[in-house]
Amino acid sequence: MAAIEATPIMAELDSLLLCGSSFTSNDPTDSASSNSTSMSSTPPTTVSADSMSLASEPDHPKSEIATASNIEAVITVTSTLETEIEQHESGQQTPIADDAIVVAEPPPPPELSPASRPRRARSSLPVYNLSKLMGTDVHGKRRSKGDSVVDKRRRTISDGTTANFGDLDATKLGDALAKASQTTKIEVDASAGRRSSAVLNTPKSARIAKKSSLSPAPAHLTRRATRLSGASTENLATKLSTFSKRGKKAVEKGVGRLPRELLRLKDTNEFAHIDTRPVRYTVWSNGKYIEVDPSQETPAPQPPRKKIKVDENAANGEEKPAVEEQKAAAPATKKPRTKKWLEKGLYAGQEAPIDIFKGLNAQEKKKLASIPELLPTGKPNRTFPQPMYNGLRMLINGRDFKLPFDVCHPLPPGQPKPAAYRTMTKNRFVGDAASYWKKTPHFGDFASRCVCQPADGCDEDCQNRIMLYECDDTNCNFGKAHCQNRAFQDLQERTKKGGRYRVGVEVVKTGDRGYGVRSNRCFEANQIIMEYTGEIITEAECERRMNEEYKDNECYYLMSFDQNMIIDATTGSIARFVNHSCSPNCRMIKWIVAGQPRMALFAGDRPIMTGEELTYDYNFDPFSAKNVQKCLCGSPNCRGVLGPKPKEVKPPKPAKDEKKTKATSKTSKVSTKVLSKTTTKTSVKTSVKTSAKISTKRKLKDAFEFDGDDEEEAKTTKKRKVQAATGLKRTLSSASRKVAKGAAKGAAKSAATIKRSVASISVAARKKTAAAKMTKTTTTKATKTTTTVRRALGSGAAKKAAGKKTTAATSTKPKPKTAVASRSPSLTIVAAGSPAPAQKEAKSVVTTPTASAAASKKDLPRLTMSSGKTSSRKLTPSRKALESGLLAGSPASARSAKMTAAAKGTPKIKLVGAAAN
Ligand SMILES: C[S@@+](CC[C@H](N)C(=O)[O-])C[C@H]1O[C@@H](n2cnc3c(N)ncnc32)[C@H](O)[C@@H]1O
Repeated sequence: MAAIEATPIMAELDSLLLCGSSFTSNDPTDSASSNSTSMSSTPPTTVSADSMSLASEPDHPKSEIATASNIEAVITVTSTLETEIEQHESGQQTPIADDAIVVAEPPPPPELSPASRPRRARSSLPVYNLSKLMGTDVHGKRRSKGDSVVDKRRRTISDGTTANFGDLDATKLGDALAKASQTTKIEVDASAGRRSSAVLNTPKSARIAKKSSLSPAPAHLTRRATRLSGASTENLATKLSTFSKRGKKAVEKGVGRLPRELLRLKDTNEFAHIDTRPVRYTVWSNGKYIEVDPSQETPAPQPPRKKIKVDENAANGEEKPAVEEQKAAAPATKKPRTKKWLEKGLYAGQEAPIDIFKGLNAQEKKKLASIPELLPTGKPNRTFPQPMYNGLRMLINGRDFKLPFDVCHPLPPGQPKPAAYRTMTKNRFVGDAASYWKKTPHFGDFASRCVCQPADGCDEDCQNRIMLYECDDTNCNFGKAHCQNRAFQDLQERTKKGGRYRVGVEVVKTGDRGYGVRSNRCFEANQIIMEYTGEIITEAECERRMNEEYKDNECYYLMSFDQNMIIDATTGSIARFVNHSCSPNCRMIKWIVAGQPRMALFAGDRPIMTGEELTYDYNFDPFSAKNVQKCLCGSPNCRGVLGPKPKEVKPPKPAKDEKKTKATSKTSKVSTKVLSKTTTKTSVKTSVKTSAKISTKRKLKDAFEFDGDDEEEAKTTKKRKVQAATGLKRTLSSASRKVAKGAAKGAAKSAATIKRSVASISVAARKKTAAAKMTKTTTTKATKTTTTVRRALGSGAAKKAAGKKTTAATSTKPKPKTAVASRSPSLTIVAAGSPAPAQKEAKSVVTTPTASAAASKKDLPRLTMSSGKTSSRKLTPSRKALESGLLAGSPASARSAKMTAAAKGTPKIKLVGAAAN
């Protein structure tokens, strides 16, 4: 803020002080600072001089003495204006804090020096009625004269920007100002309604003055000054607080008129603080508004026009040539950009194959022919153009699809893991098993190849498939590309690289059944899932382990395998963790792969979704009521216990039938007759009948069960089964019963021990004493029983095996020919837990390895209890089923039957069971 040399003139006009009692003292000692202070601290009054004069009129008659000529107005204009002008010049923006104040003070009394007069005294000086002094009071009120102030923008000193001279006559005021300007060096161009700074006597001020004289004050400056003086809107209380006591009284008297004064302005935009047009300084002279020449006003800056329209330019004749020049100079108008689409991409040039079957193998052609939607229509298929070959193949074959299981079925963190155990991906012989194992028990079965055509792809009609032989180069006429009967090879390829998805299964902790296995991916119906591998041990070794190594175990992972040997999966694959269910979704099936038996878990008749727990029916033989375990599978048809197959839970027959059954089962001869009546004339069954004469009754009854056509006999058998199962005491084979009934107590114990040894899984309570009491004698008896069984099954080789001297390990001795029979497909069938589908249904499942197995399950007898020594098997397919396989399922018989049927032009024999029928 610039200091203004106003002290002397202020002293003169002290008496004319209208307001601002806080105006700085006139003490020359602090003139500069006091001025500065006053300018900054003293707000401009909101009370117009006019009103003030009116208010003070009655109280201050002395004011009438004063005349305009005596007034030497000291106009103190704050440095606001000057500063703004300077800023406008220099482009700087410095804070401007003070307002323009025009103060007219009466000349001080001669006796009082302005410097010595106390401020209090000064502030109490009377306020002069300027209108009277100026002689304008005769005009009366403006409103009464019809003046309208609606459209007049009135800036008063209360607005802080303009020196509102109230009723001062412009001429007189101009004289006074001219006089004052000699001292203050500040001009007020009242006639023009503008102020001009005569500027201090400095080059800068001269420059400013020159500029301001040449051009009117910029509008923005004007506006700026107005706004900066906005402190004028301070309320009256603030103003009054600055007055002295007398001043306050004077104002308070005039307050009553304030509303009236304000009422004049209430309908103005200004009153409502609405700025509708650039603010201009207005000057009121003699109570009238002085129009400002608009030409002298700086036009408000127009916002830059963004674009000049061509039409407007055309309308303007002067600018037209220029526009045309611009047009000519401008480049040609760009065409609108059009999006370019790639019509062909990576596979451009590959046209849809004319021969749609080209490149497809036989099976794919066959499938394609069955999908009319994919057959060629004559038009190139552009909706599925690339890669058309693989795309077509994919459409035909489909592919496994699975969302990442981590997304869909994440296991909660912190899953418990089973205790460390050794895994084994291949079966391994342990102990004597290797020496007893016949290297080529099934090898002779591969003497002939399947008779499939390439187009068949070794589907459900493949005899290898029917016999549960996996095709390979030795027994199949086609390579893998055309053969679909290579499940174990597929499994090996799938899991070779590892990975959770390829392996497809993982161990999970179930709520009440210990660990279990769930799928990590989807599986098709009958698709191979995982192999059950472990150590192949003899029955003797199994017995030893159970008595010694596993005696404290809660679970056993033993499964009857082949050649009277056992797979101990305690060291093996995770398939051992698969739990039992009475409504399973999987089957445990034994196949012959490259001449060797292998067990694997296959999906059931329906696909398996990701996250499902995998289960199969143990067909569990508890051996003893003590070993019966409660089943917690939770399926609607749960049998309640981990017991044998559903056959035994069927409703019992009426009493008559039961009696008849009992009568029928009394002698083997009767049974044989029944058998001869009801069974077909197959050589297999003939052998059964022959052998049945020397077998036990139980065996014959079991043999009847092979015949699915003999309903009555089957019911009879079922009845007996039900009785046995209801008691849950001993679901023993006939051989075991015989031992239990007729043989010595020790023999029974021995048989029981043998059963348990093979029985396998999760025998909750073990008979330690029975195993310990096993004697050579009882073992021999049991062996004899076994021998008898094998004779009854018609295996000539069994005689040789039985004739051999037996020991405790005799029961584990491999029996070459019987072993061939013991690998029977029925094993897989019985092991399968889900209900067997009709054979026709199995056909519809086509191309999956286990489809035929499912069909064979239907046709083959489903026997639960074994009749021989090895009936002690629990988890595996029952002995009897094995025997049925032996009877009806030998590869030779099946092949011969198939060949015969083929020679007769009849449909191929599908299953071994069909032969049995
Ligand atoms: C081969 S193990 C299966 C894996 C076993 N859950 C584990 O944790 O190791 C068989 C045992 O699992 C249990 N188990 C399997 N399925 C069952 C079921 N449906 N109900 C009750 N227990 C079952 C029984 O204790 C049975 O002896």
